Amino acid sequence: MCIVFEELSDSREMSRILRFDKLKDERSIDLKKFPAENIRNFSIIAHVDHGKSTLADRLLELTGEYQFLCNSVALIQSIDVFMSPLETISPKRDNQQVLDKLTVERERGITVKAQTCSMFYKFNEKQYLLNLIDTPGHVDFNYEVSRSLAACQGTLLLVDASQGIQAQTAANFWLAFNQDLTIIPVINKIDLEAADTERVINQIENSFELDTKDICRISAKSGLNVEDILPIVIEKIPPPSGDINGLLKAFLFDSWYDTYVGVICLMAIVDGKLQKGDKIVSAHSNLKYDVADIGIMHPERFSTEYLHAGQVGYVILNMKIASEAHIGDTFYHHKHPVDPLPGFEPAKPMVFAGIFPIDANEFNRLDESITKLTLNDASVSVQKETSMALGQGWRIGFLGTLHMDVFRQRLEEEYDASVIVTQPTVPYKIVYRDGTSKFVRNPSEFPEQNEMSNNVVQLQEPMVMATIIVPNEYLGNVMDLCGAHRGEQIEYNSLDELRVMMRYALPLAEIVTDFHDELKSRSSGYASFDYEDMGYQTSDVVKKMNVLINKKPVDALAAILHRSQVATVGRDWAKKLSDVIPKQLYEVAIQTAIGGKIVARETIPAIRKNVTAKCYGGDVTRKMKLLEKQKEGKKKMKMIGKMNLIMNEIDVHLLDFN
Ligand SMILES: Nc1nc2c(ncn2[C@@H]2O[C@H](COP(=O)(O)OP(=O)(O)OP(=O)(O)O)[C@@H](O)[C@H]2O)c(=O)[nH]1
Repeated sequence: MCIVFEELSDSREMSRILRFDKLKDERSIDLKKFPAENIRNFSIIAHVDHGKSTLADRLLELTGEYQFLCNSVALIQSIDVFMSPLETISPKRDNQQVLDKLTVERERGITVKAQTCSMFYKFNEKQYLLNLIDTPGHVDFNYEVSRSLAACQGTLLLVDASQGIQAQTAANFWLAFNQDLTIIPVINKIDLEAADTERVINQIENSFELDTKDICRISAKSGLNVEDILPIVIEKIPPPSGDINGLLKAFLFDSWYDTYVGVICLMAIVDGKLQKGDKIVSAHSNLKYDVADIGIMHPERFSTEYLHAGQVGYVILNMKIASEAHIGDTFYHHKHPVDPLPGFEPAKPMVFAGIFPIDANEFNRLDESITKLTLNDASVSVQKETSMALGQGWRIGFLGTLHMDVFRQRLEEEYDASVIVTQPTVPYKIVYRDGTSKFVRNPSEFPEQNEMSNNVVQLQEPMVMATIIVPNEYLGNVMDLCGAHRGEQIEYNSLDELRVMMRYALPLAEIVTDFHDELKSRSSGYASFDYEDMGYQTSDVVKKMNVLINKKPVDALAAILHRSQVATVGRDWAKKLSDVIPKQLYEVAIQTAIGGKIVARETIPAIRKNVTAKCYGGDVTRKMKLLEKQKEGKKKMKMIGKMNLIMNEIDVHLLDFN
């Protein structure tokens, strides 16, 4: 019986209770009824904003009529939208993007963490279990895309009908192609006036040689033609292979930390069966675990107590910390070891920045927040660091600058923290005369000039291979930009009569600051960009620039720069600092220097009188205004050259020098 809850809508609380009772009655998804031939594991890949999450929502909605229940009261309360009990999500919700769960994801409209959801769908009188894995679209999170793909047999390659193939469409296509997945192209946003479906189909044929005869043309937003997709998924994507009666081989492809139950692992069962109470062993660490709970994401956790070969779901083991869940690990039944499946290289942080509490008293609280946040994000590396100017803090490594921004935003929003983030830097490799080498992730560890000349034989910097797609009319601008950033063109191809696809070898350091913004502004937003790691290359042209205030170096302002940038950046920084540091009772000299050589100098003359002195005992409003102005100056300081430094820290520092 299906209870029509809308009739009870005047009493939402009551309906929640009823729904939960009903949910308990119907908690009987029998996964044993789904042999591999009735299962499809697939993902959606696309360039950022081409509509993956919107399409995922539509598919969840569409499968609603065959749905069992979500099992979480928390979900019902948190989404605060009334849902009929037999739907995965209710069609009444407008583009809520259920799979984009993190607050930052909803706010920025980007997917950061890949999410998985199981759906039930009837086709040709047969029930299918479809496991959809949503993947992030931004370049910093490519690592999540590859590991999500490892749990799939096929993927929907979604392309925006107005924008056509973009850099990440191409990069994601190659990731899926190299993993031998069945790739089904889908054209989205056909409702847009600017849609040019036929041109995009031609691009797909020319660039990827995919069959576009029966290509789906959809609007994920309105739901138009979305119903055509699942039958194609079932017909074209092969079921997972695997031996249900074989020894257990479970592949761990994602994990996250939950405050209540600890680490939750997402696993694809490659061979055999896994059930609640089983004892399993990690091939990576040899540690033994009990399966405390097991089930599918629906879209929240739904306990089924069982999974078998071909199925994908969550497994809760008694793991206490996220690093125990090694992505790419194989688990087997205790006493029945198997050869591990090929794993993954761990994600490598490539962009490092200092993070400091604005208020030093907040250090312990911030330490706790950072620990909690990193429990959920194994790709972040954390090390304590002390700066003369900014006090105690951390040096944190991220996958890229967006990752860094998302981390800072989560600290501020989810943990109510106020932080200073210093200029990001990439890891340089220093090779010494005695044959040893080390990675430098902080300008303060970079050898000074004399050590460089005496002990260092080679300096290496990380390189990336960038894919850039740009309309012909902006080609010159983009080539100039890449040239100015030490880029070397490796490949040049016409995508069609309107656009060009280029490959450039670029130093990572050149793209971690404002490269992406500049690329967008020089191409009026039309160029797209993606990159992959290319290893290290010798670069003896990088220097450490110090900022001196009254002849004393300010450690937090040091930067590692290419020789060609030193003069411009040196002048720029000296000027910017002189604009934002308020006058003091003494003269303030701001210098930028490479070793002993001064690059630029600005002087702030001493203040003649105390700004507020003449108001003493008099005009309070004016005094307030002056103080307000000073505050403005402090705010401005937060923005210097993308370094979020605050003024009062420098004030304190200046006092130290006099
Ligand atoms: N007009 C129109 N807009 C759409 C369609 N599909 C998605 N959108 C809009 O496009 C924007 C991006 O959609 P998302 O689903 O967030 O894109 P995404 O690919 O998941 O983005 P990332 O997770 O950041 O990679 C949103 O504003 C959607 O409402 C469509 O078919 N037509």
